[in-house]
Amino acid sequence: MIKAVLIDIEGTVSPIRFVKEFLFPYSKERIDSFLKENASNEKIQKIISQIQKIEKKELSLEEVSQILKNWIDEDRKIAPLKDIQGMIWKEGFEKGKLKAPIYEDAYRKLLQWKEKGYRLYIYSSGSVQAQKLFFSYTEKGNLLNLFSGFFDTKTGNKKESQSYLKIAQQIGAKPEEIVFLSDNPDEIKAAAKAGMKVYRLVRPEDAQFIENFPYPQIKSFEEVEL
Ligand SMILES: CSCCC(=O)C(=O)COP(=O)(O)O
Ligand SMILES: [Mg+2]
Repeated sequence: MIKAVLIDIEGTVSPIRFVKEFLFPYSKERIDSFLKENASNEKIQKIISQIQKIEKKELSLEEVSQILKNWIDEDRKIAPLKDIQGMIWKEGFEKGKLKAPIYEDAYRKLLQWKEKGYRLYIYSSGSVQAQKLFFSYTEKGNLLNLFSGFFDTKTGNKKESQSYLKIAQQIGAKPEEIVFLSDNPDEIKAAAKAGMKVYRLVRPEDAQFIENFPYPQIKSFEEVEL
């Protein structure tokens, strides 16, 4: 019996276009000034030392800024980048400059599943802080209360089955009692390997059906059977 639905954000509940054309450019444009304005902030200090550890050398603020901008261009799903992006997006969401689009079918089904008593969780590469902001400021209003919990890559890499076992444990359900929805084929394979029921979302504007993919591929949340 299914108890919970675990859901990816980009390419699943929301178009990739919003992340690539709005969220990423917004963080890239603000990174220089944000770092300068907040250089003494404890969280920023921690992010800088994480980057220095990754790069294995001392870095000036300008170098840190350039590395972060390169990582945005390369779409690196890496904790220090995701953490600072979350801090920058906070300003954008709170000032009303960013508003998250939610696919109509996803919105309908999330409400329906919640109403029926299924627990809903998010698992995204975006930091938990960013995920909470995202769902607090959507075009459908504040959806934060729909969710029972949020997971990011601090729980583990989204392409490794171990991460899904950890999430199941934290949710307090068996993997086979959880449905995972994502557009990413490697994430789908990892969740299935952990024992979760999976569906790969193929949003026409974002992705294509993969021939002989061993798991169900769907265009909309309407096709999910719990
Ligand atoms: C509010 S989450 C921002 C999206 C993001 O930073 C990202 O990398 C999306 O990855 P996902 O795992 O949701 O596909
Ligand atoms: Mg995704």
